[in-house]
Amino acid sequence: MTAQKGAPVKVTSKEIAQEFLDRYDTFLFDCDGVLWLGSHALPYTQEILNLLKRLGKQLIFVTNNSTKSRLAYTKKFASFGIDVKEEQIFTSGYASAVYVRDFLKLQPGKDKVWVFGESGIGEELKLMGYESLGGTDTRLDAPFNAAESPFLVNGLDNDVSCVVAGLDTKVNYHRFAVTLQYLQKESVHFVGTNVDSTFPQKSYTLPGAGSMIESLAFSSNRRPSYCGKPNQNMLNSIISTFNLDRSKCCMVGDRLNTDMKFGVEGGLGGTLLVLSGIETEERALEISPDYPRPKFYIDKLGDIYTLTQ
Ligand SMILES: O=C(O)[C@H](O)[C@H](O)COP(=O)(O)O
Ligand SMILES: [Mg+2]
Repeated sequence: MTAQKGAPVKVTSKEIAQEFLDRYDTFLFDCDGVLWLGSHALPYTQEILNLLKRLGKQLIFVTNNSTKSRLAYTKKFASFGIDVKEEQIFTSGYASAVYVRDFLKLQPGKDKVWVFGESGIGEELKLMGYESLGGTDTRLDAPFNAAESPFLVNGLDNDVSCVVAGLDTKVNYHRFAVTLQYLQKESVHFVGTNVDSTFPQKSYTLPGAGSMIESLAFSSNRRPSYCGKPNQNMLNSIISTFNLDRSKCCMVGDRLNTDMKFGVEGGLGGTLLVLSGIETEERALEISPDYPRPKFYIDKLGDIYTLTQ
């Protein structure tokens, strides 16, 4: 199997699929758009993961979706009949909590975090000893009224030292308004979980975390520190945690400017772009200054299973 240097190779035959599998010991899988679309598993997801396990491959899951905790994701995998351990899963919410703990070095029990996002962020912070406010607090579902908001009438919480913002499918003006109040305090750090502009679903492409975080950035005139893919901190900690040989690792994802950039900038042995999520074959093949081309690409991950049976 050869191709002009740099041109992505499409996996379309048993020979190419088998050679692809033989090249790598560890596969890092993106989730949304690769394994599933929302609550719908993509074809042969369970079969291909079980095949890789039978072949003795190491599987690690790296999602920019911060809405669920690592533990909650083990339950989502189980709902698809796939046994995955919590330590195999890395989310942008977990990466953000690690950044709060290890880079910002905020003090648990003293420094609080205001969350714009869903349960996956607060739960990871709580596991590290941090109290978080906002997030899934149902009082934020009420229409915004500055004179009545329980988050404003008694003033802001002075113990909040950081905002962590991520995908929030219950986003509303109340959440934007209160989060902005915290971001207007220079002493409060601004952390974003991930830059994804869109969120792929079975029948729709929806607004992604990045579109909400950039709205907060625009209104506050501040830049967030993004912690999800393509940030290399997460990959570096995965490589060291599992003592991996980068040259024997392959990143599998559906987005060029996060997944493929993550793998290429991380010096991994290979990247596989799947066309079942955000990207198209045209974009996979174009040369852009904003993201690298994948080494391999395929219509959907399950094709590797059907091609090699
Ligand atoms: O908007 C988002 O947060 C992303 O679209 C989504 O969560 C990406 O998840 P991934 O494809 O990295 O699993
Ligand atoms: Mg994805």
